[in-house]
Amino acid sequence: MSTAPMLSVDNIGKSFRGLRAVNAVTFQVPRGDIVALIGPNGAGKTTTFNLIAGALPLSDGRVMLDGRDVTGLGQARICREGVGRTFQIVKPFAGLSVVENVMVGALRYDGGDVAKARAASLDILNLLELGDKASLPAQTLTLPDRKRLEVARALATRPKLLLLDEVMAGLRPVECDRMVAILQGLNRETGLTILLIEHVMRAVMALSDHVVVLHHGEKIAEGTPSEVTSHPKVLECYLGEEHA
Ligand SMILES: Nc1ncnc2c1ncn2[C@@H]1O[C@H](COP(=O)(O)OP(=O)(O)OP(=O)(O)O)[C@@H](O)[C@H]1O
Repeated sequence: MSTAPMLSVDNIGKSFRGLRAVNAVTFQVPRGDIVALIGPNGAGKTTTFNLIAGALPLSDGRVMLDGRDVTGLGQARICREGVGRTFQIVKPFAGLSVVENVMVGALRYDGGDVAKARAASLDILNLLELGDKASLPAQTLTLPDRKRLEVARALATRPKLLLLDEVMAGLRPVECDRMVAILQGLNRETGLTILLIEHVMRAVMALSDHVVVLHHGEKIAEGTPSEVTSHPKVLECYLGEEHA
């Protein structure tokens, strides 16, 4: 097994017509760890995800996945290399059942074998505590269930690195704690490496081995959750008001 970090981003940057959305950002996600990417609105977090996932071409820098240079590979190729992701706005295929939504991704992995994809999808739904809702139409799910379905769909392609974009947003504390427990279980039992964008600090504190803080497209701090939440720059730019 490679000893390289699962993900290594080296001086990555992205400009949108003169706006520097991400500037010289460098960080690593060690294999099997949970790392959080935090920062105020517009800090460049989702753009960073898009650069890692190949959804946007990089303006500068390099992305290494599991020791392999994946810079410039497109989204489909990076997904095949082992990166799964969720999106901020959860949009299941409304006309499909819960399990069929997961099968859309699983079928690709299972080479079109429907029975195999269904069995694998049901296993994933059980991990996400959605097994009993497998046959329901996806559009009937509540927000917390839709959030977990979004994670299940991302897992369908068997990623080694899972990118989660604000999966706690809109959840009540009790549902947030449930999602935290599920993600901790996944990480512990399958060794899945997770990079998450999150504003809900309760979840960041409970889940993360390491936290990277962005502001105006630049990394302003990184460290353990307690290190970053007491970092003067992070308090000034992001957490100050909430903690005041
Ligand atoms: N496709 C685009 N074209 C032009 N500007 C963009 C594009 N995508 C993002 N931006 C700009 O880049 C900056 C970073 O945006 P980004 O969505 O990455 O921030 P974020 O940290 O994810 O914010 P939030 O917490 O609100 O989701 C913002 O100023 C945003 O308006």
